[in-house]
Amino acid sequence: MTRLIIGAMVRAIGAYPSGWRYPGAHRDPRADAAVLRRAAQVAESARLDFLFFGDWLATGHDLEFQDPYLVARVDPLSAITYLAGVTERIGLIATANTSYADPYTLARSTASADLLSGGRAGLNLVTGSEPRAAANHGRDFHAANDARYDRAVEFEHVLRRLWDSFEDDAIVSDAAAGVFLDPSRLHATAFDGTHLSVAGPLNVVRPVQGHLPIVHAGTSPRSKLFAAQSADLALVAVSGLEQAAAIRAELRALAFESGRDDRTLKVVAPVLPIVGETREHAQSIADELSELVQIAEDWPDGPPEAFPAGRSLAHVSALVGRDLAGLSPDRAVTPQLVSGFSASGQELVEIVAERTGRSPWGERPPTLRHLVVAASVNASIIVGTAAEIATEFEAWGDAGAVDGFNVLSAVQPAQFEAFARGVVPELQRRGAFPTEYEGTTLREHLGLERPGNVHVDRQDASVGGFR
Ligand SMILES: Cc1cc2nc3c(=O)[nH]c(=O)nc-3n(C[C@H](O)[C@H](O)[C@H](O)COP(=O)(O)O)c2cc1C
Repeated sequence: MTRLIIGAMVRAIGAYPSGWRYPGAHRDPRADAAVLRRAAQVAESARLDFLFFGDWLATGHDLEFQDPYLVARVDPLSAITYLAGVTERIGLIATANTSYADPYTLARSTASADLLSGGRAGLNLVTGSEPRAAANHGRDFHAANDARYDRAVEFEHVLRRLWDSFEDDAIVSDAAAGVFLDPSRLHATAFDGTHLSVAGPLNVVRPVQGHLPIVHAGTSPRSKLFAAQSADLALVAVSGLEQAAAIRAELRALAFESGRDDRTLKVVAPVLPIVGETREHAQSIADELSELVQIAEDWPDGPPEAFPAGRSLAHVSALVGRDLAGLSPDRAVTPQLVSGFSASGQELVEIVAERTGRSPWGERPPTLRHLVVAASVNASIIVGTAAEIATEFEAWGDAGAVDGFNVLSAVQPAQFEAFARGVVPELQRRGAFPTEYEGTTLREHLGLERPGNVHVDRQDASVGGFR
C-alpha cells in the first residue's frame, strides 16, 4: 500500500472555468479571506499535507474566459503568511517567479514565512509563461526559455546560500555574558553570477526547515532538468496514469544522473476530482459545469476580442474532422453525426460520456457545447463517488506513477469540502493516507530530511540539489 502525499491547489473562485457560476459558489475575490481561512481549516481537519498557491504576474479580460481565477487574487506569500496564523499543522506552499523576483527579498519573506509558521512553508519556483509580466516589472521582453532557466538555476543556488546565512546556533543569546551573536557562524552569500549578484548575509535566521522544500512545475526539457536537480517536489501536468509513470521515471533518472538520491524527489500530479454522492450525481455536477462554460458561439455577433480562439466550434471541427461551424452549440451529438468523426473526435465523445454520463446512443445525448468544453478545458478530471476517486488515486500510487496529488476543486467551497470530507477519509480507511500528522514541518509531511548548511557541510547540503 503506497502512502500518498496529498495537497490542495487552492483557487478561491474554483479551478474550473465556470466554477464561479455554479450555484452557491464563492465568486467575489473581495471576500477571499474568509474562503481561504475556511478551506485551510477544512484541509487541516482532513490532515492534508499542504495547501498550494500558484501565481500569475499580470491580468486582463482574456483571463476571465480562460482561467477566471487568474483575474484577481491575493498574492501567494501573503496568503500563506495569513493562513499560518489560523492553522497549526498543514504545510503552506507559495509560488514565486524567478524571472522577476528579487532573491534577497524572496529569501527574506520565505524564511520569515517558515519561522512564523513553525516550519510549514514551501516555495514553488516557476519561470513563468506570461509575457505581459515583463512590462509589469520594467523589462522590455519576457526572456526565452533557456535564459529564464539559467536565471532560475542561479536563483535557487542563491536562495540556499541566503537561507544558510546564519548557522542554526549562530544566535547565542547569552544574556549573562552579553553575547548575542557568534559572528563566526554568520556567512556572507558572496554570489556573483551571470544573472544575479548578492552580497548577503540575509537578515533573517535560518528557516526552521533549514531550506524550505522547493517545488517546481513546468513542461520543457529545461524545466524537467531543473526539477530533477533542484526541486524536492515536482508538479507535473499529465493526461493519465501511463504518462505520469513515464514522467516520474524520467525525472527520477535525471535526478540520479545528477548525483542525487533520486528518492528525495517526490512527484505529484494536479488532478481535478468532481465528487458526487453517486456516480450519476457526480456526472450531473460535471454536466452542469460544462453547460455553464461560455463558448464563442454564445455571442451571435461574435465573442469579445479577449475570448480564447480555442473555445469554439471552429476549433473542435478541426479536432473531430467535421465542419461544425454555423451549427447551434445546443445541437445534439447523434450517432449519425459521430459516425463521420475522426478517431480523436470519437475519443472526445468518450471523454464527455465518462464525465457527464451523456452518450450519443443514450437517452440524453451530449451537445456540441460539451465537445467544445471537453476539448478546451485543460485538466486531469476524475468524475465519481468518493470511493471511485479513492480507487483511482490508489491505482496511480500503487503503479508508481506518482508520489501523490495536488487536488484542484472545480467549485469552492462545495467541491473542495466534498473531497476533504469524502475522498480523504476513504483513502485513510484503506491505509493509503495517514489519519494524523506525525511530524510538525512540511518537510516531515513530505518525508524529506532537513538539509545541512551549505556554508558548513557541503556534503550534507547536496540534499535538495545544492551544487
Ligand atoms: C501543474 C503546473 C502548474 C503551474 N503553475 C504555475 C503558476 O502558478 N504560475 C506560473 O507562473 N507558472 C506556472 N506553471 C508554469 C511553469 O512554471 C512554467 O513557467 C511554464 O510551464 C513555462 O516553462 P516551461 O516551458 O519550462 O514549461 C505551472 C506549470 C504546471 C505544469
